[in-house]
This record gives sequence, C-alpha cells and structure tokens, in this order.
Amino acid sequence: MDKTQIASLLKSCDLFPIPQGLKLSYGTAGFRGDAKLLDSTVYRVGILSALRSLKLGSATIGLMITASHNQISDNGIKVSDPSGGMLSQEWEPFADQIANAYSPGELVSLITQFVEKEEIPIGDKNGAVVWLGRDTRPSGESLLRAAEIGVSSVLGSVAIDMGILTTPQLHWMVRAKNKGLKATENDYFENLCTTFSCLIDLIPNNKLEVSKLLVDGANGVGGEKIEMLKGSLKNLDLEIRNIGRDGGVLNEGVGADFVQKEKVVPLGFGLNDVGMRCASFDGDADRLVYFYVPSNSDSEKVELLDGDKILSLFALFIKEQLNALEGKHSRLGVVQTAYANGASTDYLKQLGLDVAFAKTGVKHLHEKAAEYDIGIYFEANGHGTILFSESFLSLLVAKQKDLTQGSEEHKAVSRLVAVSNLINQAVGDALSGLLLVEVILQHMGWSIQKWNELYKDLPSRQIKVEVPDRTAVVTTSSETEALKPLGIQDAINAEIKKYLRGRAFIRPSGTEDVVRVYAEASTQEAVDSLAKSVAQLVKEFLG
Ligand SMILES: CC(=O)N[C@H]1[C@@H](OP(=O)(O)O)O[C@H](CO)[C@@H](O)[C@@H]1O
Ligand SMILES: [Mg+2]
Repeated sequence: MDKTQIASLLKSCDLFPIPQGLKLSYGTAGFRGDAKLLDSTVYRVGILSALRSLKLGSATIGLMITASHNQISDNGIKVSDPSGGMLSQEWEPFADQIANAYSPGELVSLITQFVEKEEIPIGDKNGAVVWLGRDTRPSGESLLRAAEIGVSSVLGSVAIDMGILTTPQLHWMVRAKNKGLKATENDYFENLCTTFSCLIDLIPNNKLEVSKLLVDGANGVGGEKIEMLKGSLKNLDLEIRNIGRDGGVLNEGVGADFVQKEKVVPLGFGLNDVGMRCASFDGDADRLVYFYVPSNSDSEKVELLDGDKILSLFALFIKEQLNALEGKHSRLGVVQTAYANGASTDYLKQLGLDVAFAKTGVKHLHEKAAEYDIGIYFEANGHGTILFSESFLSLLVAKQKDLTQGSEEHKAVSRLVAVSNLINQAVGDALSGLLLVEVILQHMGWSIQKWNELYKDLPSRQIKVEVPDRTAVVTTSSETEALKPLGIQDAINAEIKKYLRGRAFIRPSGTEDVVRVYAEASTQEAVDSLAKSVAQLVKEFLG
C-alpha cells in the first residue's frame, strides 16, 4: 500500500474511535451488538468489503446493516460475497482482527499486512464496488454512513446506498448483478411475481378457493416489502399485520424468532384467528415460520410449523417432480442442524432422503447443500432455501426444451425450473419461501392443518442462560457435546438418561450473549423438566 492510501485510511479511522473495552466476534452471522457501539465496527467492515471486492476482480459485494431478530436497540452487519452467499469463512479471522484493533496504527498495520498477503490490487484502474442495504432500525442510517466512509477510504472504491431492504433482497441483488442479470429491487419483485404465477398455472385442475393467509411482519422490513408485493400476486389473499406502523416495536412480542422459541401467538393475533393459516417473518425477513391457533385453544399457545416442516413440504414436492422425470438419477439431499426436531429427521429419512447435518448458521448448511444436484437446507427457526447445481439446472432447462409441451414430464420439469427461479438461491428468504409454501399447499390441495400432519413434533424446549462468559462452553464440531467446562457433559448425560426419547445439548450463542439449551423428550412436561435441569447445570458450572 502506498503512502496516499495509508494516509487516507488513517484520516478516516480517526473519525471512528473504538469504544473502550469493546470485544466483538464475527459469530454465527456477522457482528452484532448494541447499535451505539458499532460505528467503528461498521466502518471497518466497510473497508473489508472494499478489499474483498478488489480481491475478486471488482465484483460487487453486499454489506447489510441489520441485527435480524435481536432487539431494536441492537444492530449488526452481514456481508454478502459476489455469489450472494455469506462472506467466505476464510476472511472471518481478518474481520475479527480489524473489528477489535484498538489504535488507528494497529488497524492500518493489520490491513497493510493482509493486503500484501492476499495480494489485493489497491489502486488498479478498477475500484471496488460495495452495495449497502439496511433494515428499518433507527440506528441504520447513521451506521450506513459509517460503512460508506469505510468503503470510500480504500482508494477508488464506490459505495452505493441501495436503501431499506430485507437481507435476502440485498443478497439476491448482489448475486444477480455479478451474474450480469437485472438486479434492482423491482427486478426482484418482478421475478417473484412471474415465477409464482408460472407455478400457479402449473397446478393440475386448480379450482381451489384460496383461503386468506395472515402474515406477521415482525414490525420490520419484511412486513413493508410484502405489503408492496401484495397487489401484484394472483391467487393469494394476504392480510399483513405488524408492519411497524401503529406503534409496534421491531421483534417485540412479534416475529419468527419469538413465535418459534415461545410457541405462542405474536401480538396482533389471537383467538379470533382460530384455525387460520398464519406466517411470521423475522426482523430482516430471512426467516419464515407458519403457525395456527388450534380450535381447542384457550390460551396463547400456537401449533407451530417451523423450518423443519417447511423443509419437509419442499422435499416432498421436489421429490414428486423428480419422480416424474425419466432417465437421469438425481441427487436430492436435505441439510439440518442439531436443533432439528428428531421427528422431522425420522420423517425425512423415511421418505428415503439423504439427510446431512451441519453446524448452526446458514453459512454451514449452505455449503453442505451445495454438494447435491438439489440441496434443501433449513434451520428449525425457519431460515433455509433450495439450491440447484448449475449442471443439474442446465440439464433441466435442456429437457424442458426437448419434451412435448403438456406432457406430465414437461410439467414436472417446468415446475422445477420455476422453483429454481422463485426460491432465493443466494440465501434463505421469507418472501420467496412463503410464496413457495403457498403454491405447494395449493398444488397439494392441503390446509395448514393437513400439512401439519406430515409428522408430529417431539416435544422440545429451548432456554437461554445468561452467564458471565459464554465462551467457556466449547463443543464438539457437531455441537451436540460439550467438551468444556470439564465434567458438564457427563452431568448432562446423566440427566438425559432419566427421560424417554431424551436428547439435550448446550452451545454458546453466536448472536446473543447467552448459552443456549436445547432439549427433547416424549412429553412436554418431561422436556420442560429436562431443559430446566440442564440450564441449572449451566448455571452451576459457569455461574
Ligand atoms: C438456535 C438458533 O435459532 N440459532 C440461530 C442464531 O444463532 P446462535 O448462534 O444460536 O445465536 O441466529 C443465527 C442467525 O440468524 C441463526 O442462523 C441460528 O440458527
Ligand atoms: Mg434474520
């Protein structure tokens, strides 16, 4: 790096001093924390994004300012690689180092070393391009300015403010841009509408009366965006609640994370909605869960259809289309994490599917799913998507041209091609996921209750435990056994043994300052008691 570049960095660096004692880790999905403390972090990730773009031949990189399901006072950053997927994990240690570098001198020296090691061409005629997006958090606008300054402090780099977006919209746009396709927000919406309508037209004997779907927008960006889309969707009757107007607070008693973890109705929903099909987004609309209020309900409890159930519905539909194809045997695989309900895994295996497991965090699931011709991945919390390999998709497109129009095989191939265009292959996307669920339910002629009957969830419970230092918990690579603190796993095993179909594990969260406890057992009473005793052990060993 030459002197001008170093001077430019030192100058902008002075604008964003790092708060005393701040210690951040890239975590499960980027940096997160109290928004008031994040200026320096966002500025530094702006620099990183520009370097990443330069490293990859000035490809467009995405930088999203969001803290997803966290409380409104938090914020955070997610970086999209040119493929639309998460930032390559190889760059995470550098992200950690610069986010925590204390003095401007230390920061610039880390950057200089990294630029040399990675042979990043600063000052070449093509500069970096970084697209910035943010969710609806009030802190987003000023943090976005910090990101812009970070990007621009790398000579010749351009930051473009794409405005308020859902996380998956930005990832989709970055992916499309780098593929040389149309990549505006409007193109995103248009693609959803066209492919959805194409799938609707392929439904055999579609005479169904479409029943209303109630959507909980988490008082965030997802609610706003689906409201924009609503008028252009045929065959879908939507009522959107929790759009963030009427005084509702982002993620407070609403949203996919709340509904999935607490299994109760979000605010704005209740006994008047008994039996209705409902869907819930998280704060940046990359997660989707469904639920309904059961008719025997006398409380706020809901019947939850989580990511596992969405995965099962998708798998069933894709498998049905693949079965209609003659010739090539395709590799369809599904990917889950340790949080997947045991009953869902049994069900998927029973369908004859290849079920693989990955660590928590979509970056891990995505990587694994990309190994198949068609790989479907979902976290239980509702984050997931379907990946089609380039080679398999080319084969489908060629087949679609060759086959006789109107034949069953042609219809099946056309459905698969349309799914590959509808579903956001960059990253899990509540909007595109919702449209696919809706079209499949119409295709099957199923109500939400019928869909729920695919299998019955084993009772499960999740608890967050606050401890002085969550990093004291170290797990095996599968995350299902704790290696540290010493002795805790034996104690957990002793608890598990007391319960029929008992399963439990602990891991430190990568997005919140807590240790997570997950448990399953044959009855709700049993699982509550198992989760409680494991949480107690966490307190004893770490408290
Ligand atoms: C149990 C759980 O839901 N964990 C979530 C949560 O990660 P944690 O590392 O568990 O905090 O946030 C991640 C990002 O949204 C998501 O990928 C993950 O599944
Ligand atoms: Mg999210």
